[in-house]
Amino acid sequence: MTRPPAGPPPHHTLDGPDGAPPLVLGPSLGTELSVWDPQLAALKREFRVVRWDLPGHGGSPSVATTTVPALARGVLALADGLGIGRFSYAGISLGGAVGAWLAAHHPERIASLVLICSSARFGAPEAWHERAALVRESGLGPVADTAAGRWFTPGFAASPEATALLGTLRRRIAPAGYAACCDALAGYDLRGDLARITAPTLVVAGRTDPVTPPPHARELVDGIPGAGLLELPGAAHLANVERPAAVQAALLGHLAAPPDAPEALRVPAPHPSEGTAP
Ligand SMILES: O=C(O)CC1=CCC(=O)O1
Repeated sequence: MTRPPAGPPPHHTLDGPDGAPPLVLGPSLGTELSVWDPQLAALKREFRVVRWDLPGHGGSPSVATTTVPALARGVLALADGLGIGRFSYAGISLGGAVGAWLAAHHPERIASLVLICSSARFGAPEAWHERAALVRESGLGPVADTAAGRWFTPGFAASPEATALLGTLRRRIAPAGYAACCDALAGYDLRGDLARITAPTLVVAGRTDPVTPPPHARELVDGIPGAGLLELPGAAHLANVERPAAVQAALLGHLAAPPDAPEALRVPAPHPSEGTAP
């Protein structure tokens, strides 16, 4: 099989002080880099934050097809272009898969890792091939019609945050790019490589996530040496949107002070405006 070229580096944004420790944030299928908005204000106080867009999502051009390794090579090209060697990485779902692949295949680049509602294998490849075919044929309407039930708990699905993200999926994501990302999910299986990950890793799961339910998180934790698990009640697939303070606290706690972090990377107590995380 020919491997898709990495293509140009993805569209990205930069926030936080130049010279702060770099943190790269990867989004989930059907969302733009703004999915990280709930955590951005806090993260950019401590990190140089690089957020990137999937193909056909946000500002990244569509591709005909892709793979997780190709997406990961795009992230490395982005980091190279920004002069970033070693970085921390946090990703949601497919964005997490990209980070896990990088940590397994380029461990020298990943200082610390957070995988949110992600997996070593996102279920049967056939389901992703079917979704890709549906979107190529009918656009994103059918997928958007059912997204609320995957992304959010019933009590949150009508919130302004949920409504905005669902509107983005329906109106702004390019079907071709979305389908290409489904191809990437179909071809992804990192189960045999998890033990290669050396970065301190935290795995975050939404307790009622129907896409990557808690057993997916436990498989990651069991396979990645020394990984920790945080399971959040009151969250489905987009746990960082539904439980923003809890995910923010987890990110700051883990990324700032992984077990092998030098003292210079350790972060002081939360900013007073953040309140206490639940
Ligand atoms: O199925 C969805 O809509 C959510 C999702 C699956 C993989 C991913 O990145 O997001």
